[in-house]
Amino acid sequence: MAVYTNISRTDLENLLQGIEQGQLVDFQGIEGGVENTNYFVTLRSDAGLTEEYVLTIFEELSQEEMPYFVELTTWLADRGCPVPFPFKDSDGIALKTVHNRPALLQPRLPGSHVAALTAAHCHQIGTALAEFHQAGRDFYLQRQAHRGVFWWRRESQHIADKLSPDDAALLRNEVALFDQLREQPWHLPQGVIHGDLFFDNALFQGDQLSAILDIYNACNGYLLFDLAIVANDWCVNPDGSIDPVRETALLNAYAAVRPFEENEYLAWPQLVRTAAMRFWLSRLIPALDPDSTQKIKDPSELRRILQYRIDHPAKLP
Ligand SMILES: Nc1ncnc2c1ncn2[C@@H]1O[C@H](COP(=O)(O)OP(=O)(O)O)[C@@H](O)[C@H]1O
Ligand SMILES: N[C@@H](CCOP(=O)(O)O)C(=O)O
Repeated sequence: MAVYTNISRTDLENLLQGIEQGQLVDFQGIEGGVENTNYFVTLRSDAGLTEEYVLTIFEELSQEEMPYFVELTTWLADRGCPVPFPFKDSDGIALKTVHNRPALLQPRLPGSHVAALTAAHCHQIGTALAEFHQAGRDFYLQRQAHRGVFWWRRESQHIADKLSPDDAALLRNEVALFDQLREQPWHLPQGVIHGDLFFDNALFQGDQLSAILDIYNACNGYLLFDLAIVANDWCVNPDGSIDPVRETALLNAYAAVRPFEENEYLAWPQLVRTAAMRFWLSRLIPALDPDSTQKIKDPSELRRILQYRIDHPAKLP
């Protein structure tokens, strides 16, 4: 269970002071999640109604990094994206502190995780991601990815001697290929990207997408890289191959909202590889660190996807 910071009832009551959503009834740590601590929180309003909330305690992000996310989630929600945005206290302050960590109270959005992904789910996330990109277009703050190009250049070197020679070479090559892509005069569309829209970061109510969660990798980047992250997770088969039916549904739905630019067709085969490499690396680091306290996700899943993307170059429709 990913609850890294344990809090008491008193901690929570202190944090809730000034946020006029109601009195604390109950709270419970949430299983799942990798990076942050999350609690479901039940509050009773003055009218006697109970409502569910989520308290997120940020384990890696600093207080200084938080205003970007407070502003971004509020901006996106105002423009119709189904993202949770934090409640403010009577002084207009959303960002709280508990056990010296930043914390936010947000609505618990409805829906549940999907067990078996279909083309219909992929169609919906394609539409929602393109709408997310459109909604973020004029957002006024900038953020560089904390696990972006500078990070993977550095970290791929740090772990190289813990890998087999083949894996180290593969990683090095993918890092170099992305550097080459960045040097092309392609002017790929950039903007606010989610950065981690795996299917466990979305909720569905019946067949309808109801929430996009875990916005805390959001940053400025290539919009198509964000779509590549989604394609590699939402359209993958257990053996690491890509299901063309789900991928076509995803890409067509996305393009119906934001049509692809000519140069994006050239960039796509490499960006799906880079996206696989980024998450292979972020899974390798804790898996190879005997002192890591992070929940371990299997790096070989992403290694298989990367290999598939190399062996079967991807194409935009
Ligand atoms: N606002 C929310 N509404 C409903 N469920 C949520 C909300 N925030 C988090 N959750 C639940 O908590 C889980 C873990 O949250 P997540 O943000 O993905 O954590 P982590 O950053 O640690 O990966 C989600 O998969 C979801 O089930
Ligand atoms: N969705 C990721 C987990 C989050 O990645 P992070 O590197 O940003 O913590 C995965 O499944 O690997």
